[in-house]
Amino acid sequence: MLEIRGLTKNYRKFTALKGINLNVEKGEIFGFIGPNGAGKTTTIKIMCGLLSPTNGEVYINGINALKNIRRAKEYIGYMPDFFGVYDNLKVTEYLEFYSSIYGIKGDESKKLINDLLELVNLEEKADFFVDSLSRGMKQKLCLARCLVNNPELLVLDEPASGMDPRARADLKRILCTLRDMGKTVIISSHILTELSEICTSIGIINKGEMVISGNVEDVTNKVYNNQILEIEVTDSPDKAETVLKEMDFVQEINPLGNKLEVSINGDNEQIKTLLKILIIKDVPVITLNKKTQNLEDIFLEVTKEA
Ligand SMILES: Nc1ncnc2c1ncn2[C@@H]1O[C@H](COP(=O)(O)OP(=O)(O)OP(=O)(O)O)[C@@H](O)[C@H]1O
Repeated sequence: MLEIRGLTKNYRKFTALKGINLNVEKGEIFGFIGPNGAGKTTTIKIMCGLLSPTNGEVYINGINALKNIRRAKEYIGYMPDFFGVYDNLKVTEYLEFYSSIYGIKGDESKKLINDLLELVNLEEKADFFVDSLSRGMKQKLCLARCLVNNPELLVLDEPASGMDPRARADLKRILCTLRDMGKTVIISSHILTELSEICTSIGIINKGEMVISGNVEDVTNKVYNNQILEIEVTDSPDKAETVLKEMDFVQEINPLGNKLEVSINGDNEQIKTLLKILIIKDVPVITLNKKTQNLEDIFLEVTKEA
């Protein structure tokens, strides 16, 4: 759905992007993560045709977005990090205005607006002035506005900023619905924990460079060569510990009652071997879980100064 190749951007002498490469497949929710000033907004503005790059290529659904901006824009719904809403309009009037831009009028527009307000949970505010909405509500309205033309690719720049926990939970739900509708979503944030449960893939940008990208599990594995497993036994945790210690890929064991947190150096092959050995040695295992690393940890690890 989105392919970026060798994207660079100079602001006079300052190089904000240093050759970014990125691939986001259709249907993914891609978390674009980086600290302040890393280059997220610059990348997003270029991919949405709002800023020219110094070098590089951007393809949206196979269309060269730098050469055919108009065609590429048909696929994009863009939610900026700062946006203006027209204060003297009511919520429905605001959405009517945007749907009219796309030639959607009358009953079709009414139905669309009802559906969008339901999606973002603002039905009760339909007749309120935009001005009277809270910041989080304005952001949800802005998200609804981005969906007016039914875009395949949604690019959301810091949509969660300024939202309270309830609004964030709402945003998560909306994003999951959009994913189920087959949309591709790119969402930037430095609030990492907000993204960890919904993103299917992530890219971490730091000082204009894409430090790492891929599906969440792959990125986790690349950052941490070891994985953490949680193994539960019905009894004899000591025996489990003794057996685990004999495996050369087991690095650390942390017993917690009938549960053991085990750090291993390896992938699914080692996990299969580990389980097989535990069962052969009659260790009464009842559960084995891979503990997912928190995105926050990954982010701190990847962006830490050398
Ligand atoms: N118009 C501009 N002129 C000069 N420098 C700019 C301009 N816009 C951005 N920059 C610089 O480029 C770098 C990347 O900025 P950008 O806004 O893309 O970062 P970001 O990752 O979106 O940051 P934040 O999370 O704070 O929004 C920063 O160092 C910023 O100061």
